Amino acid sequence: MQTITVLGATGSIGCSTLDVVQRHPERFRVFAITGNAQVDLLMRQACQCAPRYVVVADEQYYAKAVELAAKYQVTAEILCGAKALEDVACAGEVDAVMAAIVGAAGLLPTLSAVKAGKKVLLANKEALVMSGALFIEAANQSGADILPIDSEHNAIFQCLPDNFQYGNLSQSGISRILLTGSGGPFRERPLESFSSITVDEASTHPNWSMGRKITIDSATMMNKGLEFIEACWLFGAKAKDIEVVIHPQSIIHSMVQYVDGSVIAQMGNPDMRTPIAYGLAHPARIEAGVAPLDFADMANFSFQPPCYERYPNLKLAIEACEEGQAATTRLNAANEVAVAHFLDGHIGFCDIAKVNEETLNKMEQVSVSSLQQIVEQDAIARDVATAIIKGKFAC
Ligand SMILES: NC(=O)C1=CN([C@@H]2O[C@H](COP(=O)(O)OP(=O)(O)OC[C@H]3O[C@@H](n4cnc5c(N)ncnc54)[C@H](OP(=O)(O)O)[C@@H]3O)[C@@H](O)[C@H]2O)C=CC1
Ligand SMILES: CC(=O)[C@@H](O)[C@H](O)COP(=O)(O)O
Ligand SMILES: [Mn+2]
Repeated sequence: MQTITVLGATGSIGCSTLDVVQRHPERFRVFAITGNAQVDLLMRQACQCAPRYVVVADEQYYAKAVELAAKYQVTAEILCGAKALEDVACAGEVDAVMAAIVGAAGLLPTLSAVKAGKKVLLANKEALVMSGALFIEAANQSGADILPIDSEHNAIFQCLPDNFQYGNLSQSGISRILLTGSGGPFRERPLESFSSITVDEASTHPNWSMGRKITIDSATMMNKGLEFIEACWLFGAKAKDIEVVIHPQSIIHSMVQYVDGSVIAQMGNPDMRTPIAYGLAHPARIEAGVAPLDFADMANFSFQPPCYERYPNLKLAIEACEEGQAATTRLNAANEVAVAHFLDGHIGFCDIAKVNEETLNKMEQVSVSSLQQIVEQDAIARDVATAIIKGKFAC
């Protein structure tokens, strides 16, 4: 029996995780679930999975949460705030932590689980983008097992030799990691019409159903940029070892090419319950509720290189990856600010990459080595990005 904390239970990954967990009551028990604003959903989840603790991240929702807990007869203890998130991630009773809070908000609770030596199911890619070196160092020290949940990294993990993690790519006969991406909803849209892209259009992914922020990141391909950085940390790769390939159908979730010419791919329907089930049960395989692939019905299987004019954010992320940890932290922060302003209707779709680039250009190069410096760079970049948006768009 594995005891699990689900950070970000009310989100897209969180809900899929609880779905898989509830299919296997003999294997998994829920210790804690956490949410932020969706307290009604959080309490209904608590009714279903009967955790010991329910954490509401934002203290302003605590009173409402307590009221709802009484209404739904939730027996769990209700906690709130940043420290409670970290506490339920590192508690002694916990075996595994699903890290599925979106954005930089997930950094400290995820690191708490890593430092406590938990099995960490890593969906929160932003945590690794911000703190990669520290994160991997902490995992090495504590013995935490990091299982990639992001579909591409989970695919790569499955295609690598057994026990490869943090190994040496070339010594293992690996010539390249092929990181696939759908290209998002605007892969074929004329570039001249990009300035009129609406929030609704950008919020409709061709293949995956996901949270709002990652869906916009997929449309700009910043998601692939963040994943490029994530892959470097997870698999000890350099930028030259990774090639981004657009595969519009999202059936191949990524591939590993070996020196003998073999390419090993992981395939499946685009449903996150597959990598989640893989991570939860590893090294066993369990049923996840995902329909099998129907090859007879697969009309098209295509590939193309990404075009940086269409996806400037992808180029920014690869350059930041080569520059270092301060640049990737700043880019991630600027992007979170820009995407939030796009979703609120303050800036246009093309402005997201412009704000990101201008933020990076406005900040002097520094090197970061501590968590405090990372948190500082994140905060400064948010201020710079916000000032750029306020100056340009007067919102
Ligand atoms: N969705 C997907 O298919 C995939 C997602 N990922 C990654 O997984 C992570 C989660 O994505 P996704 O599930 O789509 O996101 P969602 O937006 O659907 O869910 C985000 C979760 O984080 C919580 N949350 C939001 N803000 C805060 C905060 N300030 N403090 C604490 N908790 C907070 C939300 O709570 P509430 O809803 O209650 O406000 C919710 O539980 C992201 O890092 C994403 O990149 C990776 C691969 C695929
Ligand atoms: C499901 C998942 O892992 C997402 O990160 C997905 O990859 C997004 O699709 P894109 O390939 O369009 O970014
Ligand atoms: Mn992904």
